[in-house]
Formats: sequence, C-alpha cells, structure tokens
Amino acid sequence: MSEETYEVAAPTPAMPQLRVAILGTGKMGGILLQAFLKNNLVSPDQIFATVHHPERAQALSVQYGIEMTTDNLAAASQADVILLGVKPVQVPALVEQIRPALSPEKLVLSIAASVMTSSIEKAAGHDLAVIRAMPNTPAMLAAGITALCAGRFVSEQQMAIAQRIFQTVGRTVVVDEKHMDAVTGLSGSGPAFLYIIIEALAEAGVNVGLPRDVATLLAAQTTLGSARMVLETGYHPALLKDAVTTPAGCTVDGILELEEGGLRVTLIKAVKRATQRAKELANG
Ligand SMILES: NC(=O)C1=CN([C@@H]2O[C@H](COP(=O)(O)OP(=O)(O)OC[C@H]3O[C@@H](n4cnc5c(N)ncnc54)[C@H](O)[C@@H]3O)[C@@H](O)[C@H]2O)C=CC1
Ligand SMILES: O=C(O)[C@@H]1CCC=N1
Repeated sequence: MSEETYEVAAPTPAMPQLRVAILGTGKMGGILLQAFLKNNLVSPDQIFATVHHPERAQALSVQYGIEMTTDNLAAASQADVILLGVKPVQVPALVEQIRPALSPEKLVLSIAASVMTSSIEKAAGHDLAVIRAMPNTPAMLAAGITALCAGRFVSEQQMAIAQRIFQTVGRTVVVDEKHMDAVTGLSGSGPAFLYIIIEALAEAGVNVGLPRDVATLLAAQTTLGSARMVLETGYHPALLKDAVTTPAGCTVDGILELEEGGLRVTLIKAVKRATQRAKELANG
C-alpha cells in the first residue's frame, strides 16, 4: 500500500503553532473541524469557527469546546490558516468581509466548488496565498480524497501545510487548477453517485430474496473491497472485472444487462453534467 492510506489517514503531525479559522461550518466544514480536533492537528483553543446563525454557533461551541461565533472577521484575524467553507456564491462577500484580516503571511484554503483562486486573490487586493481544495464526505471516516491546487502566491511550504491539514481526512492529490471542476464532478460529487449504486445493488439483493440488512452489507462491502483492489493491486479495473467473469458463467450475463441498460454511459454523463454545473456554481 502507498504511504498515503485511505482506510486510516496517514498520521498527521500536530502543528503546535498553527491557528485555524473555519468560516462556514456546515456539512463539509463540520467534518473538517471534527477531524482536526480528533487528530490533534490543532488544540481546541487554536481553532475558531463560524456559522450564519448565533444559536447554532452557541450550540456547536458547547458541542466542540471551541470558540464559535458568527463573526468571520474576528475568527480570521486570530488565525494563520483561514478555511472558507461557505457556498460558492457566498465566497466574494465573505472575502470582502474578512479583507482587513488578510495579510500576505496568511494562508487561505477554499473548499468552495467553482471559485477560482484568482477571484479570491483579486478580492483580497494583494498577493494572498490561496489554495483551492475539493474534499469529499468520506472525509468523515478519514477515507476521503482531497484535490488541491495552488494560486499564484503559494509557496511549497504552504502547499505542504495544506496537504498535512487535509491528510487528517484521507488522501491528497495536487492538480492543476484547470482540473478542479472535473475533480468536483468526479470525487466531490462521486460519493452521492456511489451511494445510489450501493442502494440499487442492495435493492436488487432484496429483489432476489435477501434480507435488506444482509443485502446492504453485501453491496457496501463488495464496493469497498472492489475499490481497494483497484487501489492496492494497481491493476486496470477491466482486468479485475475479467477475473470475476467466468466463461459462460453468471457474471457475464449480468454485465450484458448493465451494458444494455447503459450504466457505463450514464455514469460518464453524470460526471460530465456535474462538472459542467461545477463550472457555474460561483455565479449562483
Ligand atoms: N458537501 C460536500 O460534499 C462538499 C462541499 N464542498 C463545498 O463546501 C461548501 C459548503 O458546502 P456544504 O457544507 O455542503 O454546505 P452547508 O450549507 O452545509 O454549509 C454552509 C455553511 O456556511 C454557513 N454560512 C453561510 N453564510 C455564512 C456567513 N456569512 N458566515 C459564516 N458562515 C456562513 C452556514 O451556516 C452553513 O453552516 C460549498 O462551497 C461546497 O462547494 C466541497 C466538497 C464537498
Ligand atoms: O454538490 C455540490 O455542489 C458540492 C460540491 C461537491 C459536492 N458537493
């Protein structure tokens, strides 16, 4: 297995000096916040998070034992690394709001789909280090993958810091920014596509007589095991498929149905469509 594992994230050393702000602690921001705390990446007094509603800030503050408010500028002012976790269309207003806190020494990590590093740099009005990241929800189990790309003013050291931060939630891969919408359509949205496949396989199991819990277990573990085979053997998926397909056996009959139903083309279209939509999200 490679150094970067996906079952359990590579142990990420604590960064004792680092102070992190998460602005917009929703589904994805919340997953990241919990991972940072669980992995002792930073201690609770080094992390400052915000949400939109004061009541939610209060409740989450108690839940996580951290400073949690609705004051983005105050949170950003206290941090070295500022993670933008709001919706794409909300990013420009957020950057405008925290502009007084954006000095050239700070590192901005944006997980917003669609939003270009250049638009954040421009809104900051100076040479700001911006890294765009696209994590996915299996981050909750440290089984995610985060693609990262650097803006114009990012040093190698800052990219290394970003990788260490996102390694708390799984693997990381550095890509050119021109690929980020495609990454969004594939691995950002991908868990939703795969849950539908798992749900459908389980439904099929029920249809052929299995109890639902057994069918769901079989479908999910088969998906997990098959993914591990691709990652850990390095074999092409087609070769692994061939090994399952006994001549004149039952698998080939199932494959025929999949091809006739257009599963392959449908998945390609789904990723293409999600990629296309990812390009538009920054504009609402
Ligand atoms: N959900 C996912 O699987 C992934 C989401 N993303 C990106 O993460 C971002 C957030 O997505 P989700 O977590 O799914 O949405 P969400 O709606 O759960 O989270 C957005 C959060 O922003 C907060 N918020 C809104 N306005 C705010 C403001 N002015 N100040 C502070 N907080 C504010 C809201 O209270 C909410 O908690 C999006 O940009 C999305 O593209 C990226 C990768 C995967
Ligand atoms: O659906 C979305 O827009 C976000 C980005 C990738 C996953 N969720």
